Amino acid sequence: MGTKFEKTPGWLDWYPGPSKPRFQVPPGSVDAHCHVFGPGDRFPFAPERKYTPCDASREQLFALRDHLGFARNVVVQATCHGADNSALLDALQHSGGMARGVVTVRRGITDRELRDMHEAGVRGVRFNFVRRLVDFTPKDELMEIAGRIAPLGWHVVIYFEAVDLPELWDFFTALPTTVVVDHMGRPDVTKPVDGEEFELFVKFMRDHPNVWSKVSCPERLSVSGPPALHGERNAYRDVVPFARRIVETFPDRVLWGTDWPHPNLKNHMPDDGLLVDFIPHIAVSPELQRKLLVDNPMRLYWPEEAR
Ligand SMILES: O=C(O)c1cc(C(=O)O)oc(=O)c1
Repeated sequence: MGTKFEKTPGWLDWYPGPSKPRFQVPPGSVDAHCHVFGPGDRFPFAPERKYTPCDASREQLFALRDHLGFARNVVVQATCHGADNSALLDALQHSGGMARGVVTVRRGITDRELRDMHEAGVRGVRFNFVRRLVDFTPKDELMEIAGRIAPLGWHVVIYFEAVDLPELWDFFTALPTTVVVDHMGRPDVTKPVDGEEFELFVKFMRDHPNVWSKVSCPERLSVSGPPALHGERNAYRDVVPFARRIVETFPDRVLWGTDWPHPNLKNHMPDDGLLVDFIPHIAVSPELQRKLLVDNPMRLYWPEEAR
């Protein structure tokens, strides 16, 4: 059956037939940032969306997980689904307990709905401040939501661009929960790793022990590449110093995810196997790799099973 949605012009579909990673992730590794899209004819995309993606189903996500050698997923609500979390919840419910979720909710959500989501495996809400992806939700509404999810033991995931951190600082540092930053706060990697902009991000994490970071998305942040395609062994070199600095400074507060199916990439779609091969460049020892891929995500998403 064809989907009733037409993809955004120029949309790049996820990479079919990814290579087998050479880097073998530790047993029990968690892909802590990935999405499902639809399928659109079962889980329609939201009217307020800023893009219309290809389909990326839970079956396809779980097949990728197995292919790459991961054990678990954290599925993050994609903005194309707005605050309708049905596709995500369906994925969690069909994961045999091997997926947790981060949802988007509005002020009208009931306590009953939050409890049901918790039961399904949801452990966080996502607040998005990237202008091309969402119309902003007022900060007082977000703070109210944060106050309501805190007693459930959930955390807040924030997505923003590095230039906006100064303006968002007071709001972020007032959040009452663990706070997880998507994609390292999107640094401009043409600026120095010890320059003013990235220092502010490091200070954000250093001064606030409740702040964690995903060291994900080199394929989005890289300017000079080369892309993770055609067996490239040295992909996204320009991102390495940034991610490595965060991993080595805050080894117990970092997470890694594929970001599959990679929404809104414009110039290439990475081979996910080669993306996994990027990990040992940013987490250079077995101990750092185990924290990044197993211990940290387990502590945050499966604390009842964590060592
Ligand atoms: O940079 C992006 O375009 C992007 C979009 C989304 C989303 O639409 O939810 O999620 C991400 O993690 C990254």
